[in-house]
Amino acid sequence: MKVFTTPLIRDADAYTIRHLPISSTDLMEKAATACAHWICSRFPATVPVCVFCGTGNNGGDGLAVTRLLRARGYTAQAWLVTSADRLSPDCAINRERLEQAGEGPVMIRSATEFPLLPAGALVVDALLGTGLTRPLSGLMRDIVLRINDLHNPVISVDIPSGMYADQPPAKDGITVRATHTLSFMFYKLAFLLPASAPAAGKVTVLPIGLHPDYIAETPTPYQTIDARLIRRFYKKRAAFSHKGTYGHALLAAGSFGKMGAALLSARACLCSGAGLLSCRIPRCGYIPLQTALPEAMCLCDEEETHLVPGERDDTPYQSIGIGPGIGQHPDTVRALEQLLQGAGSPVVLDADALNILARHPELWKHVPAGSLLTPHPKEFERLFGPDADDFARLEKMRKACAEHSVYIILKGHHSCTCTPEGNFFFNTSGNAGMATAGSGDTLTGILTGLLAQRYTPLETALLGTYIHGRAGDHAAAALSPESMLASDIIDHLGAAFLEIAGTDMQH
Ligand SMILES: NC(=O)C1=CN([C@@H]2O[C@H](COP(=O)(O)OP(=O)(O)OC[C@H]3O[C@@H](n4cnc5c(N)ncnc54)[C@H](OP(=O)(O)O)[C@@H]3O)[C@@H](O)[C@H]2O)[C@@H](O)CC1
Ligand SMILES: Nc1ncnc2c1ncn2[C@@H]1O[C@H](COP(=O)(O)OP(=O)(O)O)[C@@H](O)[C@H]1O
Ligand SMILES: [K+]
Repeated sequence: MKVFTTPLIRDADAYTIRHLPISSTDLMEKAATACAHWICSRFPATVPVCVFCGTGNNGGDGLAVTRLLRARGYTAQAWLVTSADRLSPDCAINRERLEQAGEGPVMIRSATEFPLLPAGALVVDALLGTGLTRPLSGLMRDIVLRINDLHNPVISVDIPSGMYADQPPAKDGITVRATHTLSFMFYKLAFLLPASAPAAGKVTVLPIGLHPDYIAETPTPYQTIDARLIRRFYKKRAAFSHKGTYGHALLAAGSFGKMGAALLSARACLCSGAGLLSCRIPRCGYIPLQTALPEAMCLCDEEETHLVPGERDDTPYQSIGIGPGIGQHPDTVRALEQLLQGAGSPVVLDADALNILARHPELWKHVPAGSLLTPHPKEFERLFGPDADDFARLEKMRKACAEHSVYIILKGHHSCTCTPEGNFFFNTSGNAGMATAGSGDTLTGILTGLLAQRYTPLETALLGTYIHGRAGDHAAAALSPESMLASDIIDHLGAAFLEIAGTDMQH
């Protein structure tokens, strides 16, 4: 799904009004109807609804939602927060409509007029939307602080009031902390970035009928990854195929005390469909790996505890994954250099392979074009330095990917893949249960397995992060986010693949 910046959303609005044709008031009615419908499908009419409105179009949405909920039998009350009486035209129309339908909004002109809410009320935040031009101050700030002090569920209309859609939060900036945000038509960039996203709570994108031609034809560097995108390139296995069809992967992983990382990535690689897997490991890992994963082949290094440069290996691997648990021994630095020099095609680099690269930038010249790098934020910082905010980091990713012709997957709640062309894909699957030791090693294994099956590096990144997250979601549903382990993510890869393949795979 495309992610548009606020100026493009406004363009989409204007294009829709011109081409459908539909009036801006009717578009607001559609948006408010979608919100009211969402609320009705989740909260019974016995729940009182308190709607806090501003004077712009976000406030107009709130006033319309109040009227629509009342029409469906809810006890809904609107408050209009303003120190002046300047309303946007559509907000004014909706104030009139609400008055005509019975009772208009109650004015709040000072924080002392903040009402005592009925017990168990649902709060709707329609104070400010994408028209935010400056950090909250004065009355608006006071009201938002009051809302944040409540223990009621808070639904933000379009965006939590006070949050910028396309720029970092202001220092000491205040924003509504929503339980749920109903975003019109698109995700906002802020919902996908760690500094701002938590305040949006759970995000639901509500279609409001913006013109499909505008959406299809307007380019944007930002997209989210969802099942529809994945199904465009997911390859079902051919009946007349053999293990060679699905590629031979090599994983260089593990050191004394960290053979688990090698095992996790190796199992994830095979469970993602690689035809053959060889594991390059130090001697100490031979018995555990062969015992726990008899499907994998082992190439043992001379050294007991860590990877060292070895003899030339001319096997034509379809993919090479390097890094989980390898440590940073000087011999291992040379082993990494040798592996990179010998790799004729894109590789997957993770964990200590990235840390070594950060300390030995001279190795960059050996990283094949099209390679996938999977840093978590700390590894990213080691590689490229600290950043002032999330947006500065996106820009740094863009530059690094272009300079080195690589794909970077910055891991997190919404792992973000950046391409050498400067496009960003945010993953939407996964959950906090995946914040557990070894989750990243399983991702490396999955990516190495997909690359072996001749998915392109971009397809590998998109399918890999999505399927990793979905497997994590299945594991959390079965076991709870607390109890799931990285190996449970691997155990649920099958459920994730079946979901993508569709029902015909299941019989
Ligand atoms: N296509 C869509 O997605 C659709 C979107 N729709 C809705 O429209 C919303 C955008 O509406 P909008 O442009 O009227 O802006 P909105 O945020 O309501 O108010 C801005 C007002 O607040 C003011 N103001 C700014 N900063 C401030 C501050 N810190 N503290 C105090 N005041 C501040 C600013 O005035 P200023 O004081 O700057 O002159 C201005 O008057 C969007 O989020 C969605 O809900 C739907 O209705 C239909 C389809
Ligand atoms: N809160 C979260 N929500 C979604 N995914 C998460 C969350 N925390 C971690 N993950 C995922 O788990 C993986 C963790 O990777 P990493 O930090 O390298 O772990 P490790 O080093 O233990 O293997 C990443 O793919 C990340 O996207
Ligand atoms: K809002």
